[in-house]
Amino acid sequence: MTVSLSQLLGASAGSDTILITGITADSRRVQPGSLFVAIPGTKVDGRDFIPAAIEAGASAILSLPGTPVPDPSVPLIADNNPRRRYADMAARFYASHPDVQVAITGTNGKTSVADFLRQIWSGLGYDAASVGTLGVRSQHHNAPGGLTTPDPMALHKNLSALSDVGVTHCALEASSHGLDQYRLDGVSLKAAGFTNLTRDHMDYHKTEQGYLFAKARLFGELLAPGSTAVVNIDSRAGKLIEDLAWGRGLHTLTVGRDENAALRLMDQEGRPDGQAFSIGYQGHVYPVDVRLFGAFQAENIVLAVGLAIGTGADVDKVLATLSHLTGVPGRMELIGRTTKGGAVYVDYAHTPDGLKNVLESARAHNPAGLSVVFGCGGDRDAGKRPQMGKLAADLADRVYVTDDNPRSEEASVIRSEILAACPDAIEIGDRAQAIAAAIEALEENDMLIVAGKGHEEGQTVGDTVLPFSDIEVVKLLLGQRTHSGEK
Ligand SMILES: CC(=O)N[C@H]1[C@@H](OP(=O)(O)OP(=O)(O)OC[C@H]2O[C@@H](n3ccc(=O)[nH]c3=O)[C@H](O)[C@@H]2O)O[C@H](CO)[C@@H](O)[C@@H]1O[C@H](C)C(=O)N[C@@H](C)C(=O)N[C@H](CCC(=O)O)C(=O)O
Ligand SMILES: Nc1ncnc2c1ncn2[C@@H]1O[C@H](COP(=O)(O)OP(=O)(O)OP(=O)(O)O)[C@@H](O)[C@H]1O
Ligand SMILES: N[C@H](CCC[C@H](N)C(=O)O)C(=O)O
Ligand SMILES: [Mg+2]
Repeated sequence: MTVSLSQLLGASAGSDTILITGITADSRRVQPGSLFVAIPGTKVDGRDFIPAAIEAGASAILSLPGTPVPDPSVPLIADNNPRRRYADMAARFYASHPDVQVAITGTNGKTSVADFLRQIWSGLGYDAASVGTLGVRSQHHNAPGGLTTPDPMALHKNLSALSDVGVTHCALEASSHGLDQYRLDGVSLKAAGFTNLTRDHMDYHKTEQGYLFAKARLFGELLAPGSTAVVNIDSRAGKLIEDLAWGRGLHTLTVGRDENAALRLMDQEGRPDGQAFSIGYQGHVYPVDVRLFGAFQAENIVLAVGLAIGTGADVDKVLATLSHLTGVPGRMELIGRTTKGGAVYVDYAHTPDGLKNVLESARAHNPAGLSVVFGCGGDRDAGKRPQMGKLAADLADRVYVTDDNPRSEEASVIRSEILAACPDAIEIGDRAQAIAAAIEALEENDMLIVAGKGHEEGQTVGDTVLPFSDIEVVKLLLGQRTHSGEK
């Protein structure tokens, strides 16, 4: 596939002779005819790789004004914000995309809302997809992903491929990194959703304000006039986001438990096989019954309902789809029960608020005893470690502290930072052994939450990703057949 450079620059006719075969911000991926985006990063300066990119055949360079380009035949496209310009160009390179695109942001719940919205749209008869932490999911195929919000070329390639196979509706996850790095700036959105804002990623954003600002970009900059902001207003951040969207003249639809929410979550009640709740909307109260665990999932469902309505679907038809909702892989997923009758769930809680919510949700089911196995990721916000340790000690009866992607850090140091706040916890570094010990100790009507890795299929130690799946380990320990067919 080739596109003329002038087309990428937004000129109406592609009259120039420079044809671009691809765009990349990584010199190691440059092919003959590529446009190389030279970005000063946090670790290295992409501009240092311009000679290597030209050597590999780059036809043009996008970078900051004044950037030296050693070969005068290779044009420099100068822009004060090369990341944003890259996103615009990627959108022009892969021009086709699903007609209705929606982005979801917030600390927790993005993947769940995106998946529920995809399911609701499918239930309404649309060809729908989601793109995010779980990769690309649609009725056509599922492809595991790398980043929650892919880099602009990967993202637009996916959107274009989805459109080519007939997908008309797509829910996208907008991570704070992705928003901060302008990865989504070329995506035309009909609506955006906000779940919540609690602690995460302080390693990257440094301050709470910086984190909020990144999330707020979705509503303050990316949503175009005429589009809809669907905002959970149960938190202060949600109210700020609502004000921001309202101030820009966007359509706003508020959701949540808050009595002022336009779509209001009410009368929530746990059931042995899931939960029931009501949604209040425009004077009507709609009863909902779902086979999903976790009180927080009701918040995510109401936001997904708001996004479906906010993009034009009929409320009665939307609500009729909810009884068919299925769980999201690795989110409060019941894997099975021990012979003694203890239930084992796998969940992706990897933030203090996520862990608090999942343990409180579990407690609401009145288990005889509640156990949790968890760790904290290396090279990620270290401040959340003692917070998660304290929450686990306060909310669970038995706590097992283990490893969760130590990456470049010393795993025992991460564990000790957690254990400082839950000294009575049992420390077992090897994750499979920790899960085994926790399962072994389960009695009748006990519940175990294995938290933090959800759907993940690897344990990252140093630069190596060792095959590892909480779901598979639990299945194996419970004597169930696994994907690999082992027992
Ligand atoms: C912390 C973070 O987000 N880093 C992103 C950032 O990297 P950086 O600024 O550190 O880049 P750098 O390594 O200094 O390199 C600067 C530039 O030189 C280029 N380079 C580098 C070496 C070389 O030989 N040639 C070359 O061209 C690099 O491709 C880059 O464009 O910009 C790069 C693209 O320009 C991204 O690929 C990279 O994402 C990395 C892969 C990453 O792991 N990001 C994670 C943390 C992330 O984004 N996670 C969120 C989820 C968070 C959540 O849970 O909410 C996500 O959306 O997945
Ligand atoms: N609305 C919510 N409020 C609080 N916690 C939640 C909520 N939704 C999900 N969680 C918790 O967060 C975990 C991750 O959920 P999910 O994958 O939907 O979030 P995410 O925002 O996509 O996460 P990531 O930032 O990793 O992409 C869940 O397993 C659950 O423990
Ligand atoms: N998207 C999140 C996922 C964290 C999951 C947890 N297993 C970890 O590795 O910390 C991140 O990259 O921070
Ligand atoms: Mg996600």
